[in-house]
Amino acid sequence: MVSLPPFEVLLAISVLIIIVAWLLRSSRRPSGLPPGPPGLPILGNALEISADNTYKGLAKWGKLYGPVVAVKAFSQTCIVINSPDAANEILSKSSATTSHRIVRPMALLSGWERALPHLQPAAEFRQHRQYMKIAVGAAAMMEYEPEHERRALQLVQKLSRNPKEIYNEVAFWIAVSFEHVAYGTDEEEDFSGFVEMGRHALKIFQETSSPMILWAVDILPSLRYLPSWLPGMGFKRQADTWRMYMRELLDKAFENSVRRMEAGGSSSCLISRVAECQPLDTLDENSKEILKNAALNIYVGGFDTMTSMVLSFFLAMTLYPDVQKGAQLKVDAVTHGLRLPTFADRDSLPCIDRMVKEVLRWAVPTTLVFPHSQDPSQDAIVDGVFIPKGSLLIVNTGGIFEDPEIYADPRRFWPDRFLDDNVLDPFSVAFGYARRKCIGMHFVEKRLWITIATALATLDVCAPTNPGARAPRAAWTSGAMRLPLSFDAVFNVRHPALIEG
Ligand code: HEM
Repeated sequence: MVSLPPFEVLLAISVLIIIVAWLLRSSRRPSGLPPGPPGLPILGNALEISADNTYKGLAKWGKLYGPVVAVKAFSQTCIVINSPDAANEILSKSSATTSHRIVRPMALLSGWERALPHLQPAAEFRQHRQYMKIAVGAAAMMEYEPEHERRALQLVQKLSRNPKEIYNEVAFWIAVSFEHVAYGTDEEEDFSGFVEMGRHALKIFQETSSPMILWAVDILPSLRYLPSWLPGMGFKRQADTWRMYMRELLDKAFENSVRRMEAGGSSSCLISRVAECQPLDTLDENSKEILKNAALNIYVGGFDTMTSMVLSFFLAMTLYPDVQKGAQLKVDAVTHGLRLPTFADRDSLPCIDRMVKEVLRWAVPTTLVFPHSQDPSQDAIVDGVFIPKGSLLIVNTGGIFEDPEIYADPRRFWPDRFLDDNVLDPFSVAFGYARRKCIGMHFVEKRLWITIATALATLDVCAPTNPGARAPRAAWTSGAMRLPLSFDAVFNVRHPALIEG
């Protein structure tokens, strides 16, 4: 006689069949989607996308299937946008329904649920952006010009004294700059430990939000309800540790800033500017929490991106000495080597604006726009493209910037391409779209402009010739956020009197 397997085994098999059937069904491509690569059952195209080839791989699909491509990763539909026009249609013109975010469960568990990139476009989102605007919006950045000028000089001084530490010098200089903008601290040393804590927070953000890192709970969100002592629940213990860390950092950095302000030792910053509008002790707890997150987001949004941009500028100078020489001549024609350039010279130095644009295009740190998502409650048809509800919307910035149909000879660092006004301005793509557009873009534009102008006026940046040096090459780390691979450079001071200030 054949005996039936025990009830528990039958139950487990039935559950497994239901899960596989559900996965197979949800991983199918809905009809009407834009074209895209076929993909495997359940996995979809998940295995074809990797950190090493993300934006280049997505660009290849763009060439094969058209400017808007649909791919699947498990049950998630992703609409990849490889053209600036399609990005405008989908993300700007239809922004009422395409400005949502899909937030990963691991990011929520780890203390990042109130970070601006994770907020849905509603009241808290608007208040958060409003706070950040007070510190880094266009008007704030006009007032901040003297501070940008002071910091630019500080960087060239540091590099001329300590050229071997280009990565550390640039990164620390940026970190301290954002600590100043957010919390009003002026120290050149990391006395409060914020720089290190902020870096660790950024690492947590990247580990929990990067599209290239998936935790078990991101694939099966209901795992979060199981107890942390079960095998395979390591993510829960990790998330608890990170959450406590984030809590401590948000509170500590804010309280330090308030203490300083009360003692009269704080420069103007986000916290002090908000306090000028409304005494902090009258803010309700919700607003205080939003303010704490806004301050930390200035650091998290700006640190890696700005470090990457400034390093890429120096890298370009070592690789394209003729471009450097040409721009130096133009700067010298305005300052005569007798003074540092200032923002008052901006109209006389359009070559620096072209250089800023080209650094952004040639070496954009964010090769993909942080993904938006289609409203989870409604499908849409935009410009003839069907977008199912809850789809991820990914603009392939890196692909657009290296598309030879948009930029001639795209791998060449060639600022004068922007002498032609018809060439696409990379600022219109690199900082994202509509109500989610990067809140730090005015900071970037000002800080890069004056840093480049000051460096050209004061330094000759050259490739190293000594045998042990790391030769500069146009190569960056992989992934959605990239930095130039380590390189060495030589900084020869052009006008010592200018640097001595
Ligand atoms: C070259 C440097 C930078 C680049 C290329 C860059 C790029 C971006 C992009 C592509 C987005 C997503 C926009 C979207 O969803 O449509 C973004 C969002 C954001 N950026 Fe930047 N960024 C840079 C620097 C900064 C700086 C300096 C700060 C802070 C001062 C900052 C803070 C933020 C924040 C908080 C968001 C989230 C906005 C939201 O979700 O509403 N970024 N950035």
